Amino acid sequence: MLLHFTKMHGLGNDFMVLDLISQKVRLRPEQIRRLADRHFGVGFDQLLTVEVPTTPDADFRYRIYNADGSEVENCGNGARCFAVFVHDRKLTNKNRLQVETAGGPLILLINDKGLVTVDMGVPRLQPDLIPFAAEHQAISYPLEVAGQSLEVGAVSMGNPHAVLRIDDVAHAPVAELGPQIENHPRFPKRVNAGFLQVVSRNQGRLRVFERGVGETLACGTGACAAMVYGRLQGWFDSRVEMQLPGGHLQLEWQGEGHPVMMTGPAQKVFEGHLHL
Ligand SMILES: N[C@H](CCC[C@H](N)C(=O)O)C(=O)O
Repeated sequence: MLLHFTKMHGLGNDFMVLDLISQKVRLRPEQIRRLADRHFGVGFDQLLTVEVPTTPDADFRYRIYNADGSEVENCGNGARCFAVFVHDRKLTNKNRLQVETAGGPLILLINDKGLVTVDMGVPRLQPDLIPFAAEHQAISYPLEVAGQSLEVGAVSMGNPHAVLRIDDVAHAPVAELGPQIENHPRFPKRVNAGFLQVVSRNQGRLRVFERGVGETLACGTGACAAMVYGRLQGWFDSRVEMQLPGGHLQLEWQGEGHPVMMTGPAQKVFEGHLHL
């Protein structure tokens, strides 16, 4: 079978995007892993698929698979690329889209400067919804990692995030602590590990060791989770520019019970075909 795909990225977090409305294929985890490989495959952080919705109020179903083949609940950078993709493929002409994900509904808004704003939904802070093993909900939690007692925030944007405040992202122990946090037993579904430097009340710098991938150039849900944690700690105001290695995102959150709004770019790189 000949499969058409589009390669895209959001701030260097890169994706293979498949229109599974006009083409039909089911990829097994080992096929996804092979396609994700940057030498033997297309090479990507996540595979995104565009599918028909299963709920009446959604325009599309949006599914996300990490490079390790695991299907996950949300991808913020991917959501912006999703909006540009469905327009590019003429699957819709609406500038306001509701998409269903395994982590809940997202609203995608394409603006006239080619940027996309995503209503990322209301962050979940209750430990059992993250999921995270803790006696009770708190702003931060002690976490024993590599013989160190870290203080982390735990936030779900549909997908789980642990956020650690550090002094300088340039020297953050991402490679050393990232894998150990990702696989920490208190996160039964594993977790994305964010390393946050607070620059000012409206600026942060972030690196993310992503679950199922490793460190990426940007993580949209990670930026939202870091902003939520920082605001709960009183470090951030309601609007934050989050600087990631691949570029910056504009974030807005009015507090508990409100959705996080994320605005940023989405780029198409090339189109291709592959024989399955
Ligand atoms: N690795 C994440 C999924 C992709 C998130 C990231 N690429 C984003 O932009 O939000 C997870 O396992 O939950």
